[in-house]
Amino acid sequence: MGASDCVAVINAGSSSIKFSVHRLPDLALAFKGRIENLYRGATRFIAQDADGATVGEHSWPDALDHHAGMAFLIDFAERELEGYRVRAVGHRIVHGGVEYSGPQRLDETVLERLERLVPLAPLHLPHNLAPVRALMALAPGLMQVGCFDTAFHTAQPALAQAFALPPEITDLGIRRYGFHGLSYEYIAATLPQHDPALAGARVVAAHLGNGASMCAMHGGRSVASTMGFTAVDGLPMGTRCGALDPGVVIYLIEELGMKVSSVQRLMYQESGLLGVSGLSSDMRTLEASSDPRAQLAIDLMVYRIGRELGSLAASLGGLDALVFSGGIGENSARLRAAVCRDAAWLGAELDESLNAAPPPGVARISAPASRVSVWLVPANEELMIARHTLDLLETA
Ligand SMILES: Nc1ncnc2c1ncn2[C@@H]1O[C@H](COP(=O)(O)OP(=O)(O)O)[C@@H](O)[C@H]1O
Ligand SMILES: CC(=O)OP(=O)(O)O
Ligand SMILES: [Mg+2]
Repeated sequence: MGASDCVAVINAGSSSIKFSVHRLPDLALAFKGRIENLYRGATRFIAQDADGATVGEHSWPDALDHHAGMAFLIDFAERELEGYRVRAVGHRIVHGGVEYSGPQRLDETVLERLERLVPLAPLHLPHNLAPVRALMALAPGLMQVGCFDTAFHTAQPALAQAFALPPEITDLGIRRYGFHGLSYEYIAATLPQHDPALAGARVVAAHLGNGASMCAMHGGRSVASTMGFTAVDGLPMGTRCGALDPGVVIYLIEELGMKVSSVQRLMYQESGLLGVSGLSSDMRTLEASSDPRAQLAIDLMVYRIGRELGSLAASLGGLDALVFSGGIGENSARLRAAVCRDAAWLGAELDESLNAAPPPGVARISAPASRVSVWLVPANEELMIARHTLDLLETA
């Protein structure tokens, strides 16, 4: 039997690297896996075939960084991909700046341009670009495609993208971009398959992982998002502070004498769930803790989600559906319950038993009479990347 053609996908997030391999021509999943818990505690790796059977598993006593995680994955893939012919590799690239508003074939020139955007996504871009470089060296002829988190949000109205800054600053590309666009694009494409009435609806989706954001979508197009110029804006996250009065940054530097690099570390790596609780950036650890600081960190995240939900619903002029996705959104019934309690005024009412034990896959978890339907959509940035990569492969 000949080798089967496939597309491989790499999604390097801030605390995880996910990957998947899809058969051509229909992008059926061959296998997928993830390395999680990078930088904190014990790093784990698991890979599964399309039926969910484990095809690889490993854990390390200490935390791995992206570099070590990627080296392990390349080694694993080399063995596991025997019998496959990789036609193209699709990558999640968090920031595309003003230049890239759609999937892009990656070459040296594009890579150099993207490297200039590193300051706009310091926690992500170096780790998105490193595997591209590594594969370029390993397999120079291999087609590689960048799929940008920012691309989906280029549909937003100009007002939603604007800061109230003078035009000479805006013209430098200093504006709101929004992130997690591949996740939202997948949600926008998937929801109508489960409820056709939602195709033209006003939807707020919350992608709550280690990085967390929310997006208002109307008719499947991005209208507004909580993340802005960088992925530190909006909600409090695992280790990021989210929206912060810019005056705080000036105060930290001018009055407390903090170095810019320390402020950056504070905002990206030492705040959010980790900073407030003093314990962990992992929602599982906080939910299992009886420490009041853990509760405070969770409460603050729930409170901010509630405030942003009101704001995003205002941007849509109402709300028809609320979607939870990402590691926290998919797995924390407690957080979903708290968010929906605060959102009762908007007409969202959960079915408590469905919320506590949702069926696998996409699930509607609201009470039948809920005016706003509430959904759980497992994040699948990888499938979106595979689709975009295939599109470029077919037109290459
Ligand atoms: N069972 C669970 N209960 C609560 N939170 C969970 C659970 N499983 C995972 N999480 C949360 O999901 C986060 C990871 O989300 P994920 O979307 O996979 O990360 P990334 O943003 O790196 O892609 C973890 O840090 C953890 O806080
Ligand atoms: C943009 C972003 O925050 O991504 P992640 O959730 O992977 O950290
Ligand atoms: Mg993520």
